[in-house]
Amino acid sequence: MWLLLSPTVLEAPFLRGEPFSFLGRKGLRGEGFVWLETGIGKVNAALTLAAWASQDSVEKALLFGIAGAYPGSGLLPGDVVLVGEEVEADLGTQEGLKPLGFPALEVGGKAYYNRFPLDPGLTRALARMLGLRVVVGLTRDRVSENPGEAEALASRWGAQVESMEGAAFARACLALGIPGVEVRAISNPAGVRDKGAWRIPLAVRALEGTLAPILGGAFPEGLQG
Ligand SMILES: O=C(O)c1cccc(C(=O)CC[C@H]2O[C@@H](n3cnc4c(=O)[nH]cnc43)[C@H](O)[C@@H]2O)c1
Repeated sequence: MWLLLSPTVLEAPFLRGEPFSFLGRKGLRGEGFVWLETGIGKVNAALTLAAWASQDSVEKALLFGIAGAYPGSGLLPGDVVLVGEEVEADLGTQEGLKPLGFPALEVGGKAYYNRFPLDPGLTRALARMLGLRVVVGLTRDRVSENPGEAEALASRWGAQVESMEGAAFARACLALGIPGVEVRAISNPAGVRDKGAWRIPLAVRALEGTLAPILGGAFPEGLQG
């Protein structure tokens, strides 16, 4: 059973199931999955996963949504990627959390500061099955507002895509011991606010095509990659 999450219902129009409400947002109980709308931003993503996991065991979780592509990533609107590692870039100083001396998370004897891996086995298995590129995602509660800001972030942290939830989801999965993976479809060039450059419907259609084999049960239960 998958726990699927997306920031908005606009990213999940292709899902079918029994509707319910969770934390005041939408949810669906489908065949082989539960989907939750988390709301935009880091806190919403983390609290939705944690609140659900507090009431129901979660075998594996998949966060999906649209994202911006950084300059130099080679990614275009409609491209779909798996995020193998997330950077929480608005945590600590401009250089991250390490200068403050306190890790964001300690689990399994490892201290995490600004970089949080998604589940490597599950990510590898999905990458093989779906033929997807694995990239580094960057997360802030803010969005890049000009190409210069986007370029600086991408260069500083070695990231290819930008979102507002990924690192929070990855950190929550690590903290809760939930195997988590993240699928993002590119909707826009990061740092470009002109919505004329955005291709949200194209990105959502790409999400539908990418998730279809998983929703169709093509991803055998228990396969960890
Ligand atoms: O108005 C703007 O300039 C603007 C810039 C970036 C994103 C937004 C949104 O309202 C979408 C936020 C929503 O979608 C994800 N997303 C999509 N593209 C980006 C991006 O370039 N940078 C950050 N987040 C992005 C995000 O995860 C949210 O769920 C508006």
